[in-house]
Parts: sequence; C-alpha cells; structure tokens
Amino acid sequence: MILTVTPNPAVDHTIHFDEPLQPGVVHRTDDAVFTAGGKGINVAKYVSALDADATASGFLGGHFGKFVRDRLDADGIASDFVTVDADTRLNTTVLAEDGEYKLNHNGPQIRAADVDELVETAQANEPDTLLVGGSLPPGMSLADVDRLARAGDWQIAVDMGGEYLAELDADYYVCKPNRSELATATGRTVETEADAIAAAEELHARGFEYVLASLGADGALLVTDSEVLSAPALDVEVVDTVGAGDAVMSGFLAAREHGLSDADALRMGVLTASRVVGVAGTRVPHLEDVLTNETHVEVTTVRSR
Ligand SMILES: O=P(O)(O)OC[C@@]1(O)O[C@H](CO)[C@@H](O)[C@@H]1O
Repeated sequence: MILTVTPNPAVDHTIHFDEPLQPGVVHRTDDAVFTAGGKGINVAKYVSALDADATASGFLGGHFGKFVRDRLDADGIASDFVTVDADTRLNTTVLAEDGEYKLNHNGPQIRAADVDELVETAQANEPDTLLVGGSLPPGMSLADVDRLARAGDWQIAVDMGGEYLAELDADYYVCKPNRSELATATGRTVETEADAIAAAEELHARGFEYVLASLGADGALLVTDSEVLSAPALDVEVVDTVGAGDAVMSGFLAAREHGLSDADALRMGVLTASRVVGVAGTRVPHLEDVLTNETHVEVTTVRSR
C-alpha cells in the first residue's frame, strides 16, 4: 500500500477567463472548479484510479479541511488525516487568455505535537511506500520529513521542491524534480537534455535510488542504478498543467505496485500526465486504458551506467 503524506493540502480552485487579466478590472466567469488537492493527495487520487492501493494522509483543519476530507470520501479515496487546529489553505489557478497563474497560500501553522501524530499515523498504516508530496506548512521542517523517512520499514518517495531536495538527509527511494527543481537542487543550469541528465545523476549520487525528472513538453527521464531512460511527452491538448508532475510520480508508483519494469513505470508516468493535463485543475481523468498500455510511448535507453 502507498501512503501519501501531504503536509500542506489545499482546496484547489481553478477559474477560467476567455480574456487577459487586467489590473483594476472585475473579471467574471461561470467556469470554476473546486477539487481536493495538494501534491500527495493528487498522487493518492491518481494512483487509486490506476488500480493501486493508496491512502491519503497529512494535516487537515477548518472548513477547507472538511471539504478535502468530504471530497475524498465521496470519491472513495481511503484517508487517514491528522486534524489540526488551523485552516487548510485555498490555492487558486487562474486560466486566462494571457496565461496560467498559480496563486498558492503558504498554509496553516503546524505544531510539534501534530508532527508527532503524523508519524504515529504513518506507522499505524504500515505502508510499503510512503510518499511525501508538496510544500511544508509553517512549523514543519525538513528534519520532520527525514524523520518520517526513517520512522518505518517503508521505501520513501518525495515530490517536493528543489530547495527541499537539496537539503534532505535520509536515503530516498525516488524523487521527481521538474526542470527548475533540478536546477535549484543542484545549482546547475538545466536547459538541454544533457543538463537534465547530469543534474538527475547528481541527485542519484546524493542518495535518491531513482530520479524521475519531468520535463514538460520534453517528456521525462528516469535515472536508475544501471541506466538512464527517456520518454517523450505525448502530443495532447493541454487545458492546464496543474497536477502533471504529480501524475508522472503516480504512474511510476502505481506501475511499481503492479510489479512493472523501470521502463514501464516511466511509460505509465508519462501517459498518466498526458491525461491529467487534459482536464481542469486536479480532477481525475479517465485512466483505465493507461493500465492496458494501449497508447504507445517509446522509452529509449539514453545510456547504461
Ligand atoms: O504549494 P505546494 O504544496 O508546492 O503545491 C500545491 C499545489 O499547487 O500542487 C498541486 C499540483 O501539483 C495542487 O493540487 C496544489 O494546489
């Protein structure tokens, strides 16, 4: 079972305008979607849709916390959250004619006792894989993530920003940086595929057994102990890119739960992302045929290591 820990969940509010945003103008629309979000929660949703066993955990509080909990219950996603005495945040994505704007709140204050309870919750669930996804709310530190990594007999995956990846200390099973996170985590310039491979290999050498790099329109890379694999992005219509990185991680983790190979895990990550970008916000698209591998994704071995 995969336990996803989202320290900083969110209600994701995705709102669409057919015009560019302008200061001082009241923009109005009928097109708004509210979903339960936060990177780990998205992974739990997508992994469950990929027929793997997942439970969502993390901190929830207040009205938005109740919304997230109710929405997951309604969607049949198993969850085991720590209730906190502070309000879960609301994150807004504005899709306007002039671009995609992402407005994220830093989140509620978490206490040391909340973190203790989270560690106990993780231990009680006895997952095979524990994923920590997204930003850390005020009051929670990277030392707490390393503590979660070491608190049980699980492999630990992280879907966190580059500034976090640079500082984590424990040994990790897999991380999933995007291009800018690769750059931040390593201090390198990451423009070409060769740059991305060099940065991902550096993270691998620092203690991440698998480095799954999502490169947007340039596809994804997987660095393992023995090889570097590459898969192109699919040519699909993009509504927005929110949740795309979470989808790459979800495809990878679900494939591993199903006992599939490294190449198939990369393939499933890319396929899942290609579906998630086609729906607004962090809604779950139809993923049934991702499992049957009907859409061909060419995975190539860039080199053996
Ligand atoms: O502020 P964080 O924790 O880095 O990111 C949170 C978030 O933007 O990431 C998800 C998409 O990846 C959304 O569901 C959510 O709103």
